[in-house]
Amino acid sequence: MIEVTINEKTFLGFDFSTQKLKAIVIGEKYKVLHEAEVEFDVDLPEFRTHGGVLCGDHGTVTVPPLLWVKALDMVMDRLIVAGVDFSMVQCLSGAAQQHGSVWWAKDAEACLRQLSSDHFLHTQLATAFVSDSPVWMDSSTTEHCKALEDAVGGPEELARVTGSRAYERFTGSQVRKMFKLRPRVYRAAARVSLVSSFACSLFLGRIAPIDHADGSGMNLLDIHTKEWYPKALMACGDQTLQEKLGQPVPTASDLGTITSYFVQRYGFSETCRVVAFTGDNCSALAGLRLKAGWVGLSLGTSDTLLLGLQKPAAPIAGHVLVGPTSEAPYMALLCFANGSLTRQAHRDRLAGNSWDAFDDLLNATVRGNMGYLGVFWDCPEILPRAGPGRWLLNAAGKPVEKPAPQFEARALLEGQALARRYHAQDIGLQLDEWSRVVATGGASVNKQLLQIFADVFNAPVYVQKEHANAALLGAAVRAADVWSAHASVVLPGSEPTLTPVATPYPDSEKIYAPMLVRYQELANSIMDKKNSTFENKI
Ligand SMILES: Nc1ncnc2c1ncn2[C@@H]1O[C@H](COP(=O)(O)OP(=O)(O)O)[C@@H](O)[C@H]1O
Ligand SMILES: O=C(CO)[C@@H](O)[C@H](O)COP(=O)(O)O
Repeated sequence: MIEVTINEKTFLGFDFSTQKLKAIVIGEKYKVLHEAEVEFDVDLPEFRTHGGVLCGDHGTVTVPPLLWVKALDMVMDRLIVAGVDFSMVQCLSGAAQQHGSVWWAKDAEACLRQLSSDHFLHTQLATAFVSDSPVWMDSSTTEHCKALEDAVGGPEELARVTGSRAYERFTGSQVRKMFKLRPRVYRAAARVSLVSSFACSLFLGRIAPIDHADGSGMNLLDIHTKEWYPKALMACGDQTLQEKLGQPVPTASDLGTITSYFVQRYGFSETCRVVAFTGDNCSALAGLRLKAGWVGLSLGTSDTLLLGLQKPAAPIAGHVLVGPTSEAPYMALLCFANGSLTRQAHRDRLAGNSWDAFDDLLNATVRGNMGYLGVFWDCPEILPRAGPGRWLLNAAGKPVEKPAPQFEARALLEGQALARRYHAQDIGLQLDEWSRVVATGGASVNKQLLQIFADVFNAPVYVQKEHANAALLGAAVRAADVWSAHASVVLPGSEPTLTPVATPYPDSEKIYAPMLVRYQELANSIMDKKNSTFENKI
C-alpha cells in the first residue's frame, strides 16, 4: 500500500538508461509513491532499436536522440495515468547511461527556449540534432584512443589527469572520431552534451551544463582541478571544443527552475527546481549510499562495480570519477559490457525465454561447476579489453566442444562473477569479513545470480528495500537532498534499508579461490592471442 499524504512535497527522478526511460516520484520520507517507464524496443518500435541501440559497422553503436525525447513525452503521459500531481514536485533530477554524446544543431537552444506547451517535445525538437548519438556500447574508436593517449604523453598520464586511460566508449575518442571523419557535423554542432546533460536540458529549457561526475567519463576532464584538460581537448577537437562542451559544474548543482513548457503542459509549479543530471552509475552510488568497504554491483545492461573513494587515483584498468556527493568525493567504477544482454541471450539459447528454466539448469550442476569454467564475451568486452568470443574449459583445462547446457549456464554466471572479483581486486578492493556487496539494477531480482556473486566474492549480498534500481532512486534522492539543503529544510528521509538476499556458503572460498586463478590464466591466454584470429571454442 502506498501512503500518500495530502499535500506532501514530492521529488521526481528520471533514468535515461540503455534499454528504458524510467521515472519515479518519492515523498518527504523518501518512500516511492509513483513509477512509470518506457521500453525503447517495445514502446517505440519505429526507431528499430535492439536493446535500446542501433548497431552499425565496425563496432559503431548509436541512438537517435529523438528516441529519448519521444520517450520523455510518453513517460510524462504515463506518470499522469499513474496519478502524479506534478504541482507538488519541489525538485527533479536524473541519471543517464554514461559517455554517450548528443550533438545539438545551431538553433537548438533557441528552440528549447521557445517550446510551445500545445505540442509534444519530439515534434518541436525534430531538427535539433546534427547526428545520431554514439553511446557507451560503441567500440569503434581504438585508433582515436591511441592518438589521445599519445598526445598527452601516454596512457598513464591520461589516467593520472582524467582518471582513466583512453577507452573506446569514452566521449573524448568519440568526439575525435567525429572531428576527423565527419568534420562538417563537428562544425555544425553548436553544443555537445552527455546523455545526462542533454536530458536535463529538456527540463531546463536551455542547454544544461555537464556535471563533474559524468564529465569524468569523457577522458577530457581533469579530475583534480575539475576543469577541462586542454591537451585532451586539443587532441580530440579544435579550439571550439571547450565552448561546445560548456563549463562543467558540481553534480549537486541546483540549475534553476523548470521551463514553462512543463508548467503549462503538466501543471508543475513555477518554483520547481532542476538539479544537474548525472551518469547512471554515479547516481546509483548516490542512491545506494555505500559505506566504506562495501561494493556496489549494478546489474543493468552492463555490469558495473562501484566503490566510494576519498582521494583520486590513476588506475591502469577501470576508472576513477569525481564523486556525485560530498560523502564520496571520488568513486571507482569497473564496467563490464557483457552483462544482462549476454545473460539473456544465453538464457534464450539454453533454456528458452524463461529465467525459471535457466534456474533449473543452474540447479542441475553444483557450485564450482565440476571444474567447468567459461568466458562468454558476445560483444567486445571492456574489462579486459578483448573479444568477442566464447571459451569453455573442463576441470583438466581442456576446451570443451559440446558442453551440456547446465555446465554452460553455470559457467556463464560463475565466469562473470569471477571476472568482477578479479578486476575489483586488481584495482585494490580488499575483501574481508566486513565486506558487503550491494546489488541493484534489472538483474538484481535474480536470487540465483546473487547467490553466485555471494559465493564468488565470499561476502553477503544485499539489495535496497526501497527500490531495485538505485540509479533511478538516486536521481529522486539527489533532487530531495539538494532541494532540502538549499531550502534549509530537514526532510525525514531515512538511511536506505538493506535486505540480505544471499549469504556465502562456508566452503565458498575453498571452491572459488582456485577458480579465480584459473579465470586469470584463461583471460591472460585469450589476451595473448588478442592479435591473432579469435578461436571460438564453443
Ligand atoms: N529475473 C531476471 N534475471 C536476470 N536478469 C534479469 C531479470 N529480470 C530482468 N533482467 C535483466 O535486466 C536487464 C535490464 O536491466 P535495467 O537495469 O533495467 O537495464 P538498463 O538500466 O541498462 O536499461 C534486462 O536486460 C534483463 O536481462
Ligand atoms: O559505460 C558504462 C559505465 O562506464 C555503462 O554502465 C553505461 O553507463 C550504461 O549503463 P546501464 O544502462 O548498463 O546501467
